[in-house]
Amino acid sequence: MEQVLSVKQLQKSFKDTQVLHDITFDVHKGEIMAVLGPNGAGKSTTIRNIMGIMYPDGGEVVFHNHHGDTIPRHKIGYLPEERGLYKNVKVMDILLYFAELKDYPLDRAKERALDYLKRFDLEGKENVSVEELSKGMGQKVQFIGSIIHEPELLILDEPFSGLDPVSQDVFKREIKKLADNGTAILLSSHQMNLVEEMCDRLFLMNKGQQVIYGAMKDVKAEYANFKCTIYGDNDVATLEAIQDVTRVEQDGSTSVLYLDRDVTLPGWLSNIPGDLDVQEIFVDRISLHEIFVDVALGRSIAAKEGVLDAE
Ligand SMILES: Nc1ncnc2c1ncn2[C@@H]1O[C@H](COP(=O)(O)OP(=O)(O)OP(=O)(O)O)[C@@H](O)[C@H]1O
Repeated sequence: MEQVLSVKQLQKSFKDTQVLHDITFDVHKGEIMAVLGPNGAGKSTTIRNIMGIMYPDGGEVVFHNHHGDTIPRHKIGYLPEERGLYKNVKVMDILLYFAELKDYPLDRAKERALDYLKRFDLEGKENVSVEELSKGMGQKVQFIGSIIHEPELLILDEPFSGLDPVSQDVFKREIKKLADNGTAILLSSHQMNLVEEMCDRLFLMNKGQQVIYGAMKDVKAEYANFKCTIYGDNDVATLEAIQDVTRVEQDGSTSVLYLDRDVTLPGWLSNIPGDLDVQEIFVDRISLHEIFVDVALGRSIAAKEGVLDAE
């Protein structure tokens, strides 16, 4: 897999507080790589260091064979977390301005702009002033601005925030299409369901440190253990005593039993004590959302920090 971006042992402090500790990951051509983490984990700081908006105290950013200041920025597209476009400018003019900043041919940019406006349901808006757009429409225009110059690497900081479900789907489709056509995509998002659906690999961080790094399928296999939900009046202690139960969460008469990774379901189910009160029972797997919450709360998974087969 061709490596487009390498982030190597990034360190960053603000005054006396170190907010990035040895952050290391790669982004490959044609993949969607997610950077995840709770608020304040250091995602945006990592991205800003990659973009050269701020400089790391240690470590380095490598784009193909270019290091630090020599990175050709016009080959990178960036949708920052802070949204904002010049208000008094027409949509097409702002898109051409973005293209010009990246030395991209304007006739080609115009063609691409019209094509993307259509795909984002903004056909005919090219001569509308930015201030007349809704927030979501503005976000679409800003997204188009980040890809107008056909970047090799696209960095998207929270691209889905503030979008309605239909617009989210449009963004999802276009981001996937870009990856299928070879763009390397680094995406930070809090929408775990979208990340779970879209991303090939993920880097989960907390308090400026790596917690999990690996392919989505390996992360799921490693961390997405079974959990068993039982509706009925049962004692937490009784449930905790069942073999291979690692944790129990109880809310009224609903109990969720988190199971050991290596549990074999048929055997486990046949060993449930016969005197439990079971009105309803079902078994499913921990979602990426729950893995995330576990990490954010510093619970069991965080203790199993590791790098999976990140290649
Ligand atoms: N310019 C700055 N000066 C001082 N501290 C900063 C600065 N930027 C970020 N921080 C601190 O660095 C830490 C990481 O912040 P960062 O914005 O990178 O987190 P994040 O993971 O992107 O969070 P969120 O999901 O809330 O956007 C936080 O503790 C934040 O307060």
